[in-house]
Amino acid sequence: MPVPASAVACQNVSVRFVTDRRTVTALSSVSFDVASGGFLSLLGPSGCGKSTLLRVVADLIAASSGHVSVFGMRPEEARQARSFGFVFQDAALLPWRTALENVELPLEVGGKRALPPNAPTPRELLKLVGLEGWENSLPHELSGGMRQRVSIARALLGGPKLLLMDEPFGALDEITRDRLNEELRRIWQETGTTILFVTHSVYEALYLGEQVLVLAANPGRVASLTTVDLPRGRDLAIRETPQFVAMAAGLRDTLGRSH
Ligand SMILES: Nc1ncnc2c1ncn2[C@@H]1O[C@H](COP(=O)(O)OP(=O)(O)OP(=O)(O)O)[C@@H](O)[C@H]1O
Repeated sequence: MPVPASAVACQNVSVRFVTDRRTVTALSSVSFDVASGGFLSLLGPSGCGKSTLLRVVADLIAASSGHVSVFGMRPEEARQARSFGFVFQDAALLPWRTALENVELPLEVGGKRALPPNAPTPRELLKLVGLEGWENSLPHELSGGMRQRVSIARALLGGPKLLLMDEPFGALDEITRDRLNEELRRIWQETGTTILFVTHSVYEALYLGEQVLVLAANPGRVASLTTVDLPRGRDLAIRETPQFVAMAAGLRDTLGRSH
C-alpha cells in the first residue's frame, strides 16, 4: 500500500454545535495539510475552535461537513489503528499508580494487549522524556513538568505516528515550559512523529512548529498558515534573533485581527 504523503489533511471542515439555547459554528470551512513527520502549531484566540479541530482529527467529535484524513484513513479508522496519541493540558495520571504503571496503562484498557513489535517499551519511553530513575515514583512525588513528561511518554506508547497535543504546557511555569519545549523538539526529531500542537503562545507556536496555523474566531476559520523558515536544530536562543522576532510580530498582528 502506498504511504500517503499527508499525515493529516482537512478539507473544508465545519463543525456546528447545536444546543437548546443556540447553534455555535465552532469551525467554518477549515482546510490545511500536514506532511508526514511535520510539526504544526495551532494558534488562535480563546473559543476559535483549536480544541475542536484536534478533537475532530482524534475522532472525539464528528465534523458537520468536510473531509478529514489521517494517514489516508478516516479518523475513526485511524483511532482503531492506534495511529495517534493525545496529550491534554492536565497530565491526567492515576494517583495510585507509579510513573511506569501510568505509561503502561493503555496496554490494559479494553483488555490486556501486547506492544507492537519494535515499539519502544514503557521504560524506554520514560528515558526518552528524561525520566530515567523515576519509574517507581507516584504522581504526587513528581513536579508538574515531570507529570506532563509521563503523559507524553504514555501518549507515545505503541509508537503512534501522530501526536495530538492540546495546550500540554499551558499550566506550567515559564522555565519548565521552556525546557519542555526544547525536549519536545528533540523527541519530535528522534521519533519522527507528526505533531499537532495547540497553544496560546506565539513564542511557543513559532519555536516548536514547522508550520503555524492561526485560527480566527466567530466562526473559527483559517486566518493564516505560515511556514516557519528556521533551522531544524534550534535552541531557545533562536527566539532572540531578528528573524524570529519579525515572524512573531507578524503572527501577533494576525492574531490581533482574529478576535
Ligand atoms: N461540546 C460542545 N457543545 C457546544 N459548544 C461547544 C462544545 N465544544 C466547544 N463548543 C464551542 O465551540 C467553540 C470553540 O471551542 P474550542 O474549545 O474548540 O475553542 P478553543 O480555541 O480551543 O478555546 P480555548 O483556547 O479557550 O481552549 C466555542 O464557542 C465553544 O463554546
